[in-house]
Amino acid sequence: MSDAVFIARSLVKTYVSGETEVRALRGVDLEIAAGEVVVLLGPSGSGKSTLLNIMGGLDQATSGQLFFDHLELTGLDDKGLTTYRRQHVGFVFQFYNLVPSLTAYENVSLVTEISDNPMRPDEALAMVGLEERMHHFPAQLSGGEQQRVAIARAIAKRPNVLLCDEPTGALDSKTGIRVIEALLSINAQLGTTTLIITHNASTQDVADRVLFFTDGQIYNVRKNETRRAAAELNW
Ligand SMILES: Nc1ncnc2c1ncn2[C@@H]1O[C@H](COP(=O)(O)OP(=O)(O)OP(=O)(O)O)[C@@H](O)[C@H]1O
Repeated sequence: MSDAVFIARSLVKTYVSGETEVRALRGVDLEIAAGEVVVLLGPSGSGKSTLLNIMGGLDQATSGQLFFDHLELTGLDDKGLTTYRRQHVGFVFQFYNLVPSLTAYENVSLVTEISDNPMRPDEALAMVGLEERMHHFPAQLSGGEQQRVAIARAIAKRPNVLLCDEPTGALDSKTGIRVIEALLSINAQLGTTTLIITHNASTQDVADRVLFFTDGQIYNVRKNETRRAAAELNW
C-alpha cells in the first residue's frame, strides 16, 4: 500500500506485573491508508486499546515495528513520542475530560494556543455543529454535545490521525449517531485518518475497513464496498 500512513509489522505488546505476563498484542501486521475510516471490533481484552495507544504514541511496543509515514515510532524515546503526538495525533476517549470551569470555546482554546497551525476554536466547534453553543459550559451541554466539544478539541490542531477509543460508549443511540456523524464529517472535510474502537457492532457500516480482534491478534479484516451514513445506522 503506497499511501499507507501506518504500517505495523509483527507488533507485540507484553505487560509484565510481578510474575504475571499479559500478552496484549501477539504479532499484529497492519497497513492503514491515509484518509481511511477504520473501525476496530472485538471482545473486551482483545488488544484494541493497546494497539490504539501504541499507534498514538501513548505506549511502546515490546517488539515489532510501527511506522507513521517514514517515522519509525518503535524507534522513538518518550520525548520523540511526545513530539509525534503533539504534531500528528488527536485523541477522543469515552469520557470527554473537559475542564468544567471553561466554556466549550475555552476548552478548545487550550489546544489551539499551543499548536503550530491550528484552526480557530469557533471553526473547530462549527465543524462538529456546535457554533451556537460555544459559550456554554460543559454542565450546560448534553453528553453527546460534550463529546463533540472533545472532538473539536482533538481536531483543532489539524492532526493527521484521529484515534477514538469508545467515543460513543457513554451515549444513547441518538447522540451516539450524532457523534459518529461529526467524526465522518471531519474525515470528509479534512481527510483525517480515523480509527474508531467500538462495542457497537452497527458502527462498522460507516467504515472503509473493519478490523476484527481476538486474543491480541487481528483475525479478520473486512472492506466495505460502500460506507453507510451515520444516520442510516441501526444502533
Ligand atoms: N497497563 C496494563 N497493564 C497490564 N495489563 C494491561 C494493561 N493494559 C491492558 N492490559 C491487558 O492487556 C489486554 C488487552 O487490553 P486492551 O485494553 O488492549 O483490550 P481491549 O480490546 O481494548 O478491551 P476493552 O474493549 O475492554 O477496552 C487485557 O488482558 C488487559 O487486561
